[in-house]
Amino acid sequence: MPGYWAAPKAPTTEAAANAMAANSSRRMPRVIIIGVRKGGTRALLEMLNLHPDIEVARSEIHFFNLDENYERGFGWYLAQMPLSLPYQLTVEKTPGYFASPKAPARIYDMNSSIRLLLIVRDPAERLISDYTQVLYNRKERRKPFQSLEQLVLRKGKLNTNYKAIQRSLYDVHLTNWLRFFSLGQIHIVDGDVLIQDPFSEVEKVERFLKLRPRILRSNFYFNQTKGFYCLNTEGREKCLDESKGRPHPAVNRSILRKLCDYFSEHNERFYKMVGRTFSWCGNNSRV
Ligand SMILES: Nc1ncnc2c1ncn2[C@@H]1O[C@H](COP(=O)(O)OS(=O)(=O)O)[C@@H](OP(=O)(O)O)[C@H]1O
Repeated sequence: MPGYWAAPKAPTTEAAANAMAANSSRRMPRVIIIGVRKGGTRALLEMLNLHPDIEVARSEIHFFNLDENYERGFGWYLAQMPLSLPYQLTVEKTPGYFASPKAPARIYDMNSSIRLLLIVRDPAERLISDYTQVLYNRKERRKPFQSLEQLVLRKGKLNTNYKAIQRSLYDVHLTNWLRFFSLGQIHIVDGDVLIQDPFSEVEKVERFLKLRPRILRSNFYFNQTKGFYCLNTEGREKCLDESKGRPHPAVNRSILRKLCDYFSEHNERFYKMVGRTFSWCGNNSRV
């Protein structure tokens, strides 16, 4: 049974431990994974954490998107960061930042030259994943729940006010970020590829962050039981927890078609903004 991806990086000798303690402190993030929600942000964070020059904040901080946290100030934010060494990059991930209208300006005010990682995924698949998470949470708490069809359709028409639809309009949200940051500061990770071939996407992030190439293809192995890639570090196998990679409910094809039709214009706009295309709602996608 593999463990979960949470092992802190431990020094191997006493001298190394002492040197580490002397230099280690909490540092502001120089890289933020801003979203998208259900794009594969946790997998990306944990994969990057394999790198010796990266330290990650384990929990989502929700500093720039939630007023009550932002009002606690930068001292509070810093206290949420992991201990790191001077040469290491601190990375935090909060998928809620991407669709937050306030987050871009606030992050810019903190550090206008910060590097941002945005992991995107087929918007219809993302929506279903978003719905599935809420469904599981409600079932667990024995709360009533609606079918995806009930939420997505109103009188036979697409309910475009549904939050999960809104969150899949990547062009709309990215426009807010490009008011503050250049595209060169934002690296887009293909979340669908991250599922199929994680190493290829992580390698690109290493290059974007100008890190020494330290993550290896052999750090990833496909776990048949999990149905996803898991990590292999120093002989230890680790998978994401059971809330990641849940089976999705079957969705009626006509609804998927409606969603894809609605998303297609937004997708095209997003492709133009980022200067590349993705095979969303196409032949290669599950949708
Ligand atoms: N290696 C690996 N293992 C497990 N899951 C993986 C992996 N790589 C990507 N994913 C996909 O990540 C999806 C969850 O995305 P997030 O971590 O961004 O979700 S969240 O917004 O933080 O709740 C999650 O969505 P669901 O499949 O709907 O659970 C996964 O499809």
